Amino acid sequence: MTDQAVSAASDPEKIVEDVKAAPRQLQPLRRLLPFLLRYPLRLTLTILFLLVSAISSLAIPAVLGGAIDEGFIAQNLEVVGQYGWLIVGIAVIMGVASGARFYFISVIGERVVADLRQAVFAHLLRLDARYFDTHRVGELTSRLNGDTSVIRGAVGSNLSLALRSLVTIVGALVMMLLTSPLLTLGVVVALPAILIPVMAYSRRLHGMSRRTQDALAELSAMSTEMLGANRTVKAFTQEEVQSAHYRHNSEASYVAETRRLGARAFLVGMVIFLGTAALVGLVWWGARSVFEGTVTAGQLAQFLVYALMASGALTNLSEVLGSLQTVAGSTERLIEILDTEPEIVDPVHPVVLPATPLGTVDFENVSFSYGGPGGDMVLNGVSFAVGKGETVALVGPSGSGKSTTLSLLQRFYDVTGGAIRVDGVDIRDVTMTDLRQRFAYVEQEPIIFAGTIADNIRFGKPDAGMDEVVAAAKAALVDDFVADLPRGYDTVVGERGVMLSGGQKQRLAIARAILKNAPILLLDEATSALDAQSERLVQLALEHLMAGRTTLVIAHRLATIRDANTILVLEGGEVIDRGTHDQLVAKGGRYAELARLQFRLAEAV
Ligand SMILES: Nc1ncnc2c1ncn2[C@@H]1O[C@H](COP(=O)(O)OP(=O)(O)OP(=O)(O)O)[C@@H](O)[C@H]1O
Repeated sequence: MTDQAVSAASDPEKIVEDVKAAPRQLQPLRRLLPFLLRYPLRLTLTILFLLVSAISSLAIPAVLGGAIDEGFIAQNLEVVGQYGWLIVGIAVIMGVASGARFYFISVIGERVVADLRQAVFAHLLRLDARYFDTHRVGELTSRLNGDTSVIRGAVGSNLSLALRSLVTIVGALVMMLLTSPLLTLGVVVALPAILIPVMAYSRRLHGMSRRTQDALAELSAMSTEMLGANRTVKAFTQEEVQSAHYRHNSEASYVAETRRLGARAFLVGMVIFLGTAALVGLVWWGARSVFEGTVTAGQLAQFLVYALMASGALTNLSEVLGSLQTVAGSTERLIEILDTEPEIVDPVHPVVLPATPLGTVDFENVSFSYGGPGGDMVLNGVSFAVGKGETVALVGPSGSGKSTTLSLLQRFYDVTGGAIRVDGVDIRDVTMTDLRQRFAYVEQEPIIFAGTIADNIRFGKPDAGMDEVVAAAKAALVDDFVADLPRGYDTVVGERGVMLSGGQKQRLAIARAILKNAPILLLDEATSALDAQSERLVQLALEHLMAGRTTLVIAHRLATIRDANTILVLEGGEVIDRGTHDQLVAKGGRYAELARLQFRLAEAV
């Protein structure tokens, strides 16, 4: 966790202040619309069932009014019975339509959330390295999982309720107008007195929702980071300290959420009170009208049921509005990801790399800064060429720009000045897929995924057959230890390969690179020393991998350096010397000095 993140997260007052901050609107929800509109048939069916269920429920009070005036008041039981059957018939239609409406809208909710989640995940993988330099993975996974769950929980059922309530309010108002224009006029005059404070207050809730989601994401980011680093936490006996940090942040999120709930509870209470008070007034005024003979008893009953339906719908709407604020907050956080465009994109008219790979690499006067043109230069005027099948070793003190060189070659970042060419073509002129197919990358700390050994080897070529997997595993000397595992290649290696030794992980990564069979090998040799036996196996596996390939290696091993065609000595982002190991040692100077310090070759210089 960065210092900035710690201080921002560990200040409950700040989060609470943020929660109190300016209100926001439901606008982000509009961005869900394109996802909804992808399913026109289901939407049409939903609206159809919605209208049928609303119209049938609105018909019941009208029938009731008739039953009172023509049946009860006229004391005609037969008419009451007929009206009764009519209501039962309407209830059947209403039941079927309501069930179907609920089903379709819930399914649409699920569909939209699944689409949204998939779109965000795919988009995240497209974003470039710079985005991940500035965003925490735990925070992003919280958006991907937590925020989509919030939307999932709300879109289906809440949308259903909101639509039903809206239609009910409009329908009930129309029916009220038809029943008694005079009484309706009274309601319409009184309505703003209820609606205006409710609307004004509910706007506050959105800002609060967004802040509580942010506070939760911060918690998720912290837990992902600390659980992933649980061995480091234990080794530095930081369990208590980190738990306290977590508790602190969790309390802040609790306070923020309580504030939001309090505001929401107030909103619900306000709506119930205002609605009931208005109803009492209506009953009093309605009774006066019946006594004066301007409306019948049946019309008043009918009117009151409509008014009750409208006020019930209004209450529902206020609750939905409260939770829609949460959904709007979550949607906003997801849309933010979807709206982030990668800085590094494929060219509009890409050049295709030669079908038969040459395997050459050229750096021409390359300069680079992580902060863009105005920032500190990490590479400055770097030029070198690697011919087909050659091995070039990059050496230099920590921070001299070795890893940056390999990142630029794979176009994780674009150069600030100069050009990089692969097989004679500027890498900005080819598609990233075409470019990256040309490289096999073996990282210093190889990433092992939680699947099986075979899945891990197949990572760069998912359709490879088992025979290819085994051949690569044999060449990388993985086969030996796999034979001893109970489930062979189907053994699950645990997250980040926790069940494997350092040397085994490296050989597994080498097998993955062998299977990819790319013409250019990018190798970041491990600095941590393995025991002699492991070291020998990894070395042998590497020799198999390097055979016949152009290799660019960040070198830490004497054997690699000795075999390299050229060694580039980097310092402060510049190539300060180049030549073979023997030439550079004979020259004395920086390389010999560096070699003594950096490599495991004290005996050699
Ligand atoms: N993602 C990044 N954002 C900003 N600066 C970075 C980033 N990665 C590296 N740097 C900076 O760029 C410089 C060169 O780093 P680089 O990792 O290329 O060096 P290196 O020679 O590979 O070092 P080492 O041998 O320690 O891995 C360093 O000053 C480093 O702090």
